[in-house]
Amino acid sequence: MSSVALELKDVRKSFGRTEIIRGCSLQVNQGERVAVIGPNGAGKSTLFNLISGRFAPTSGQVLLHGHRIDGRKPFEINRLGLSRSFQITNIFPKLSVFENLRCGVLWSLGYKYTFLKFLADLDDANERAEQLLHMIHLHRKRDVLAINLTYAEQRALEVGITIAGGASVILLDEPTAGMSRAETRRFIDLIKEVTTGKTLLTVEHDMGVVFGLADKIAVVVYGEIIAYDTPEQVRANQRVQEAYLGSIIATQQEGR
Ligand SMILES: Nc1ncnc2c1ncn2[C@@H]1O[C@H](COP(=O)(O)OP(=O)(O)OP(=O)(O)O)[C@@H](O)[C@H]1O
Repeated sequence: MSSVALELKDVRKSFGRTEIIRGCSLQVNQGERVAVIGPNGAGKSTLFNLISGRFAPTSGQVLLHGHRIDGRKPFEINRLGLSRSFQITNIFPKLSVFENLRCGVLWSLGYKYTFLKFLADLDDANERAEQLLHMIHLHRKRDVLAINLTYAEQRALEVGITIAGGASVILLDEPTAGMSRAETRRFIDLIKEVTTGKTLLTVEHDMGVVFGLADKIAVVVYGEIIAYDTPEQVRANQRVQEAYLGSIIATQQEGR
């Protein structure tokens, strides 16, 4: 039996008088890859912000491995095993690739460590950073400053930092945005590799990425999840076709 890694129960969020998230419920099983899609302004980023703790829901619950995390601070949620990357890169440009990864590892070890324990852990952190270097295929760029990496390499580094702490639930916000087709294909493989066995949620606009990566798709339209199913089922869903997908697929096919 599969266990539920992440669950939303009738989550709502209002900004002022406007309800932006209007009762979202979702169950993501351990090890599943879920793409969250929907038109601009539908509430995808807000949903991510509610899960990762940037916003507290107005009502409803968010559960990580069965424990409520709604209303907790982002760093607390991170230490409970959920890690998130952002659309905006959060790497340190003047540090090397290795140092960036090591920072990611050390940060995840956290404040609870005393200085002596911290020193003892440095060896472990170095080892873990070396492992990550290989996982994201940047071992040949180990000592290169992050600022001197290509855009795609910077995004790979960012994924490395996101998984550095060993979180079991990973949220990636538009991981392939701004990449070429070839880079995107390679990057999907990389994401699959590094998140094997983990639970993955992505916000994604590129339908190629969605269908290449996701076990399930959650379609958000106007603050509601109107469908949550396998890619095949979602593609065939009449409501999704009408609300969103038909026009997107048509547009993307015309563009290629
Ligand atoms: N902090 C905030 N205060 C007020 N309104 C907000 C806030 N954050 C988001 N919104 C509004 O909530 C709605 C949903 O925004 P959100 O960014 O979640 O959509 P999205 O689906 O991620 O869109 P996109 O695909 O364009 O990134 C928008 O109308 C936005 O203006």
